[in-house]
Amino acid sequence: MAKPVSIEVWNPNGKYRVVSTKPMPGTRWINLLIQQDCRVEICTQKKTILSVEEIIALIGDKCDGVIGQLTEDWGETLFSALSRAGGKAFSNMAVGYNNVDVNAATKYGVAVGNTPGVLTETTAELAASLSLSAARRIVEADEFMRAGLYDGWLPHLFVGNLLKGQTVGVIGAGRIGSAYARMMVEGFKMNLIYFDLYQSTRLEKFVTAYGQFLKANGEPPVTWKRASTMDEVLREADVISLHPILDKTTYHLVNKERLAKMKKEAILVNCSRGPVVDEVALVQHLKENPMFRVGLDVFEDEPFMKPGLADMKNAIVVPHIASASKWTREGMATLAALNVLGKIKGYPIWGDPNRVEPFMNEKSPPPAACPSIVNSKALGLPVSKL
Ligand SMILES: NC(=O)C1=CN([C@@H]2O[C@H](COP(=O)(O)OP(=O)(O)OC[C@H]3O[C@@H](n4cnc5c(N)ncnc54)[C@H](O)[C@@H]3O)[C@@H](O)[C@H]2O)C=CC1
Ligand SMILES: O=C(O)C(=O)CO
Repeated sequence: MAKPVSIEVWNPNGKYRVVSTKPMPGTRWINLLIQQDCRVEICTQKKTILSVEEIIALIGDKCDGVIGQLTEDWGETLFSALSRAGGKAFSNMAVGYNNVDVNAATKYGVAVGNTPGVLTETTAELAASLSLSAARRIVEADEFMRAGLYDGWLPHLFVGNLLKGQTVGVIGAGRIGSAYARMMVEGFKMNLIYFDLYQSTRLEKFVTAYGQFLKANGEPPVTWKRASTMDEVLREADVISLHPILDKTTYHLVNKERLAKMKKEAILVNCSRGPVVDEVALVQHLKENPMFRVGLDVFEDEPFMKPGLADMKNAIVVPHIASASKWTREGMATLAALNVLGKIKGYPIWGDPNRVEPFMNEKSPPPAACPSIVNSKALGLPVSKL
């Protein structure tokens, strides 16, 4: 049995008990729960990743809903514990939910929430930052400067890649992948090639219109192409950014064979999930191809890196911070709390999880709906008419 975990309690006399496995940014999410008669318990344990046993201790005998984190293993054991405690709602404070066994949750009648929409631009901006940092070798140059090695301008010093006119490749052109593509096309006048299971008509129209605008202004137009295979993107693109969900179809999507298909001086960015890339194969590829560069926000065995990665000068590594802007993190906390609250109150499901702005307006109460429940159909939950 795990030791009792330390908690902070808000509104102790609230009717519904909602547990958050971590303190989350902002206070709006707490206030929204309190206003609707929730007792909010926040785990303040000084431990980054809680074990299943620790979460079971937090759930206790009576718990109406839990807000959890992407680092936690939400499977059969936790959903059965939550169900025994009378809980019917769980939300990840994340858009990705590969840490959640949704079928197990459905079996126990627990709704699973996620937080789409508020992290699209923030995450795309980090992918763009990593693309630029890799292209222009910013981290290496910063280290060189701080080490006192700079003794004057040189024609060959930290020469990198020009993005303008090159091709950006996007694998997984959903919300974040499309936002990233638009940034790179519009910001740096790159041509686009993308691969997704579905056509992204909005993205294609955007690039077409921007190309026409450039042409009308006497500049070469940008172009787009929807690739019929992922390998086509790998062969043709100069910068490739990965934005699919993680599931069994995308596990090790980028492996040794696929790395070999990429250009020798290509840049690979991963802000999706670590296991989308075979990190051992990547380290080997970085060693053999010093002009190939990567920007990684996520890792196969987080929080660890595979041996050798940290020594590679042609790799930029940051600790899963792609969604880390204040507005986004507060928005994620709000959406996660509203998913749990909405299910407790019996609210219907918001019709379009990509259009979550009404939940973000601090000046008016949020709609009486759950912003995004991924197993709503399986649970037969009604859709909001708002
Ligand atoms: N590093 C970070 O902090 C963050 C990471 N993420 C990750 O990004 C992922 C994507 O987020 P969104 O864009 O909001 O989701 P989304 O659902 O809008 O986009 C995912 C896209 O991947 C495509 N896809 C699925 N399987 C594929 C396959 N086998 N090959 C190619 N494309 C495939 C889908 O068709 C979809 O268009 C999340 O699931 C999460 O894992 C999201 C936010 C922050
Ligand atoms: O939302 C997600 O899926 C993340 O990875 C963290 O923002």
